[in-house]
Amino acid sequence: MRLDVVTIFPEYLEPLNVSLVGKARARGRLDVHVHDLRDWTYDRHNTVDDTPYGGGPGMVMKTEPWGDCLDDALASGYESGAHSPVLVVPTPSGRPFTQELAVELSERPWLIFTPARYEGIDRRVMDEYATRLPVYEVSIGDYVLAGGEAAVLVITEAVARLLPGVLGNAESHRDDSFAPGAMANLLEGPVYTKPPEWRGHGIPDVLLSGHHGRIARWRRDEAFKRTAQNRPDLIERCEASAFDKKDRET
Ligand SMILES: CC(C)N1CCN(Cc2ccc(Cn3ccc4ccc(-c5n[nH]c(N)c5C#N)cc43)cc2)CC1
Repeated sequence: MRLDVVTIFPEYLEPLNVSLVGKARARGRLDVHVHDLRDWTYDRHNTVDDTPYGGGPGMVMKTEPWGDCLDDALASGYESGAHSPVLVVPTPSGRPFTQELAVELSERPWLIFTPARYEGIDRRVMDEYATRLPVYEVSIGDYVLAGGEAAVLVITEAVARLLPGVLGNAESHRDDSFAPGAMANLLEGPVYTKPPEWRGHGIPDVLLSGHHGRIARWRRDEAFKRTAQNRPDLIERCEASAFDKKDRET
């Protein structure tokens, strides 16, 4: 997978050099190109923003630098043999970024991220590129950030861990929250490791029983309890629950 990121804060994307994403790059699973938008400005102040038409607070990111930079990023990617790019635009007004969308994006060969700042990017940029490629406008949550770079880190990590050969244990994302299957839409339950006793806290007996069936049921029950406690909205979306309906109503 090829990733292009266009930003006025290239240093913000340094974390893409470490940990899981860094390893995926080192293994050749990810080819990441970060572009400084200001390299596509030609005035002495490297201007990327201007006042909004219609008035109002804040500034809007100008069309020209984005257009020139995205055209070059596309040309460079195609030249390198990449194909079928999609534009991923982090924005507070975007569709929710979910595990389902992470899976969808992980199946694409080329993602071009456009994390903005200020009040966002002049709408004509997204309109222009929507004539040539899919544009995903996404939000990573119901809170307000100062720009889109943090969202790029979040989306990239969620997508990269789904790429073949990136996660150590191929099963690791099988039991993820929201991953399809028996645990779909359930939050993870508690996890434990050695030592067996720590400051008077032991380990649930079932986990030491070696009985895989009982362990699996215990884990699903705990996941269900945790989901009911922290995300009751997900309970209705679960497949057959660990408890039958009457248990849930008592
Ligand atoms: C009336 C007037 C005072 N209001 C002023 C706030 N406006 C909304 C507004 C708010 C913040 C920003 C800052 N910003 C610039 C680019 C950018 C990309 C992503 C995000 C972002 N925030 N939260 C998420 N989950 C995001 C994602 N993904 C935020 C971004 C841009 C725009 C609405 C108008």
